[in-house]
Amino acid sequence: IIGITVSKDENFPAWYQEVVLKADMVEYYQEISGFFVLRPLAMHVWNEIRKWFTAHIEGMGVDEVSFPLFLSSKSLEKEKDHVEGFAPELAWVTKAGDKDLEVPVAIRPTSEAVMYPYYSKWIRSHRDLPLRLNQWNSVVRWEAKQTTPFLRTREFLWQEGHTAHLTEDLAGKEVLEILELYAGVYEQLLALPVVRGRKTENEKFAGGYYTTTVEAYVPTNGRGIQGGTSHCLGQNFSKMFDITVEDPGNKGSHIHVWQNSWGLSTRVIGVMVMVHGDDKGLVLPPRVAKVQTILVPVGINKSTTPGDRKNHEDQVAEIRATLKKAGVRAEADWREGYTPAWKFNDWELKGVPLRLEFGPKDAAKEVVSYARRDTGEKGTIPIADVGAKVTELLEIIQKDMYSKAETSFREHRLKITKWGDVLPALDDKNVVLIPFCLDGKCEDRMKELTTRVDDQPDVPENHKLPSMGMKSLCIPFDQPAGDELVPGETACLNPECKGKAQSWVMFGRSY
Ligand SMILES: O=C1CCCN[C@@H]1CCCn1cnc2cc(F)c(F)cc2c1=O
Ligand SMILES: [Mg+2]
Repeated sequence: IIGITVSKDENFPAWYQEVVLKADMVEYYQEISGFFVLRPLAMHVWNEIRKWFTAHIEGMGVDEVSFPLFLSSKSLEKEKDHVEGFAPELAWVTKAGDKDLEVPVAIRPTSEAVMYPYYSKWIRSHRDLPLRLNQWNSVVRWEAKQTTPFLRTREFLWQEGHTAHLTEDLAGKEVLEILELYAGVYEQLLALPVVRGRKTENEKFAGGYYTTTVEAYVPTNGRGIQGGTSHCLGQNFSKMFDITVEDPGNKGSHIHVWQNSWGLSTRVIGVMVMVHGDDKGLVLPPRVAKVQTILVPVGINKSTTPGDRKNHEDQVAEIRATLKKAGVRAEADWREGYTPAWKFNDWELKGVPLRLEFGPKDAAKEVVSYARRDTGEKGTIPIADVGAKVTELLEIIQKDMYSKAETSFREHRLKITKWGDVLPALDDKNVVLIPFCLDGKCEDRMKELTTRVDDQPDVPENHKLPSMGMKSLCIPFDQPAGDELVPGETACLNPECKGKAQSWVMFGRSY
């Protein structure tokens, strides 16, 4: 069967793996585990994101650069206190040819240590600020955990932006501008809703000052997933790497610059697959689909005269040309030896948002028949209007996909004010908003308290309730309405905590 053989709700991890493989998005790199080939369908999504994001950051004055792939242990030394936790993930080159390297070099897992010695050299005066550089590249982190395409891979494509500013306010303003662009990638291009917020102390980037994040939601298992992070590094790295400017207001004294760094990776593609896909395969948002509309000729068979066949081909070619002129990425499927039904399944598997069928009956009525991939809705479009109508239909599909996912996330984001309601809410595939004191130890304890211990002996494997405890996802900028939480007065929800709640914080099982 060319279709997906396992149901999304039955076995989500197996479904996901089958979809990304059978939709020709990736190949497993057989030679070394944890690495994947990104094929044209996936690369098209990444390139649409790259085009959109690049246009926006160029408008902000960010320049593109390319720094070396390797970093030396010396420069790593400078950020050793927060890197030591990551040490197991570092990949090292120790030999060239048959000679050992004098000093081994590490493959970049992120580029702070590669870039910031040059920030120190280039930034002298406050007139050199703001410095705003971005790299589109790949990084390597030798994950110990099980890898999976897009979501957790040992090498991934991302962009990493690194900026330097004169004041905390200027840095803070940019952190939020970039976060809003990350939200835009999800909401405008991938038809995915995200919650914007700040990471707790436990979950922020340890080397930074604070981390802002966009959090997505996976309805199938009710888990949260981090979608992209925009960090304010404060003066931590400028102190480590001696990046200073003369204080414009006080000659002779120096200021350590305020820095940000922000990253978005090909993980976004995995989130798109998980949220929008169904049991027939991928469902692509039109904005990022390599093929937005596929034209499938029908009603042609052995008895069709050569004249009618030629005529039909010309009509299909004309419809396609009209669509291309209207800016629609339209293809026609002339493959021989496959029935229309087979072709319908194949393009549904590949997530093409809109199928057009065209045969002699349609020609007679001067219409083309359509079928939406997201809802399955069918209908006809007068050939005369096909350019405008298809464009409009693709916009409607994009919006409908977003609002369906937005409704699902909103309905599964529950305000909880009683501790006893937390685990049932998590087991019912929700993320929760709870009054929380923001203390890291308390957060650790809540993770333990929500970790299921009984292994449900008589429950079949893929129907067992998940055992993992809940983690904090973010402190939403948009705090829920209602007077149940009075900061500093309302008790933290953790029954063992004596502290007072500071904010509503979103918690959930997560990736
Ligand atoms: O997350 C971002 C956005 C783009 C620029 N970098 C920041 C922080 C990256 C945090 N991080 C994340 N992972 C790491 C893995 C390592 F092996 C390692 F040596 C260091 C790190 C590490 O610093
Ligand atoms: Mg990691």
